[in-house]
Amino acid sequence: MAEERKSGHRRRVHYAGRYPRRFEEKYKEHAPEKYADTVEHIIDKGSTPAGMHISICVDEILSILAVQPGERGLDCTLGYGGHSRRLLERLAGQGHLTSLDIDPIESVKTEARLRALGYGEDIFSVRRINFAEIDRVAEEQGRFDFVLADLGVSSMQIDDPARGFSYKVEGPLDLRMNPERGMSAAERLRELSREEIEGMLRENADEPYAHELAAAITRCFRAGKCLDTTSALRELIEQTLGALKSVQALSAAERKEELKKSCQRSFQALRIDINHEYEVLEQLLTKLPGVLNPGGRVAILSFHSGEDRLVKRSFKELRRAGIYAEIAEELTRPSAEECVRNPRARSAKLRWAVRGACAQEAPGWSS
Ligand SMILES: C[S@@+](CC[C@H](N)C(=O)[O-])C[C@H]1O[C@@H](n2cnc3c(N)ncnc32)[C@H](O)[C@@H]1O
Repeated sequence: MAEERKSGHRRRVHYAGRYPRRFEEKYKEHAPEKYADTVEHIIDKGSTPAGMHISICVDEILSILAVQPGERGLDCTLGYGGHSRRLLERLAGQGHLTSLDIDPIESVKTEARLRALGYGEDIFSVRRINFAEIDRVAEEQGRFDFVLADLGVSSMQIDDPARGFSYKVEGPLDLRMNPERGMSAAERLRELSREEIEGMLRENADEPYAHELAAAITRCFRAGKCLDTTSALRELIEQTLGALKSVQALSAAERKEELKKSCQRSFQALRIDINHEYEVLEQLLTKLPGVLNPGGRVAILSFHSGEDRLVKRSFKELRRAGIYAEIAEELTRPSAEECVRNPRARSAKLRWAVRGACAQEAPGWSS
């Protein structure tokens, strides 16, 4: 209220209760520059304000990348720009950072925010391009001294009901990081066979109810029904699990937890599938050595075991081939303190590699 009086504004959106619940009611969180106290209070409580993303493992990444003024860097995943901003601070006005993102909605807002902080084209470029094409970026801009990839989706994408990433809120079943390209998750489900849906749920999220869910989804389409919204898919998962004897035997609290996890896994599996997340990560990993200068550092933050396995395997193989001089022997995880402050950091896994000073060209990667 004091903030409102100071800024001369009345509460613009009416909501029931003391705090807004719906995404569109959280107008203070959408304007962190204006309502800094509110935003700080929400972060202190361990939540992410709507329209924001709290960057993960920032100190660890800065220490791995050891950015020096005058260097040239690439942030493959701009998101809210938290990491990019810290990397730009380390450049201290000398050198250049290029940041990529395929999200045409959030990347525009983030670029405007960073430009408003005084980062001009001379030091900072934003490209709306898939990181699978880093070779193209390096062809235009030259090789990089440091590269960061913070995989997956941002909190802004998850929290915006219109993007359809969350089973918790009603929205279209979309889940595309770039909604201007490809097909939505609803369209994709309609074109898959029962076996393909089952395989997708199993391979992308180790879903234990993959068989039952795939059968229920195809039955639903055969009956002429739609699965076009996040809540329609959540209800189908709820009904399918609710009909299983093994789930009925659980306590109410256990059933609730089982349903929550199955929803999380199913939405994750769909997201990975429609955004081709494994395929683009493999391309990034293959092309990385070709875009790094000798001695160049790379840090990759991943959020589930499937991604981490790919990163670990690629780094190990390229270390054995003498292309990387050094790689992380152990995973770096966010501190317990960071996980309390930002529960979304809990599943983060950080790995790094350093390109050899006179690395041999390996077949299959461009330089
Ligand atoms: C976890 S967020 C990054 C958050 C960012 N590091 C920060 O500090 O705000 C991941 C971002 O990468 C983008 N992204 C995911 N896959 C991508 C890809 N293949 N190419 C380019 N951007 C991608 C997403 O759209 C999202 O904005």
